[in-house]
Amino acid sequence: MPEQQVTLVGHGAIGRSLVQRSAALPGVRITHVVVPPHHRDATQAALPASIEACSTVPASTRLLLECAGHSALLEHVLPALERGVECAVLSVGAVSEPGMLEQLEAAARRGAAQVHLLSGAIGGVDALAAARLAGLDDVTYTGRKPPGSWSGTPAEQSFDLRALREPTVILEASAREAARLYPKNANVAATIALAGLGLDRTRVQLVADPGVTENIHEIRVRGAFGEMAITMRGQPLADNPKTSALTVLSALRFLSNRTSPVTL
Ligand SMILES: NC(=O)C1=CN([C@@H]2O[C@H](COP(=O)(O)OP(=O)(O)OC[C@H]3O[C@@H](n4cnc5c(N)ncnc54)[C@H](OP(=O)(O)O)[C@@H]3O)[C@@H](O)[C@H]2O)C=CC1
Ligand SMILES: O=C([O-])CC(=O)C(=O)O
Repeated sequence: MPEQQVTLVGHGAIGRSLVQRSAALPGVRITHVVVPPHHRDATQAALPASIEACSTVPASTRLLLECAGHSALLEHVLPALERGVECAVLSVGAVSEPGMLEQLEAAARRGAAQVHLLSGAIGGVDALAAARLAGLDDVTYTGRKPPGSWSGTPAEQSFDLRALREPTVILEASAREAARLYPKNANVAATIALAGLGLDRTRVQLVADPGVTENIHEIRVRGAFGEMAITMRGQPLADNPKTSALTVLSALRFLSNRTSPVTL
């Protein structure tokens, strides 16, 4: 199978870990990393010489993997799809923006390319998407993280996060609202919604919990297929505790499947 060359968009906690770990992935090579122009020189200095830092997606790109943030979908993913570049996306919550999902679909059609929405920090997306085919009654998602992981979010305006002594619900809303208000913390809410009952019918609870150190994701589903309950207790990335380490591994699995004769 030919080598799979990849352009990463984003060089934060996920991007850095991907660069490091993909070096051990046979058949996969990250060739470019797209970063904002003001980060280009510092990023190049931090990268191995075989990887080029750039501020636009190179014309040679055949596979793009986004791990930057919601704005990167408009800035890089949509134009790449239009040009026929296959894309994989971690900032799935960007589809909470009205019309974004339709734009992704239209761009992918025009470019005859596919966009893959990666499962990221959670599991069970395959089962949920399959269960949907027979009809779902109820899907709920609870995201629970230590108080510090909600810093820099709207929760800071309503709660003194450092003073919390009890688990505190910081948001109860639809998946669309959760993903829009918490773009760095509730991408998985959007993923579950897209796989299940949709952005407006999926109920989400976000909790700041001083009693936990992991990022905990609870998914409960009822439907014609039966019932499903999953709890993920994800270790956070040292570089960014908002992000679970499994997010990186889900991207690596995607890349690994591109070059494996048997995929799983
Ligand atoms: N699906 C899932 O399960 C998960 C998805 N995510 C998504 O992945 C994203 C990245 O996570 P993580 O690496 O931990 O975050 P970090 O904040 O550590 O890194 C994000 C990096 O991307 C850069 N960036 C922002 N916008 C753009 C852009 N338009 N083009 C290129 N680079 C850009 C940022 O630059 P600057 O600092 O200058 O803004 C920063 O360097 C999250 O924002 C979230 O959307 C994260 C966790 C789980
Ligand atoms: O990494 C996680 O635990 C989940 C996350 O941040 C997100 O859904 O945006």
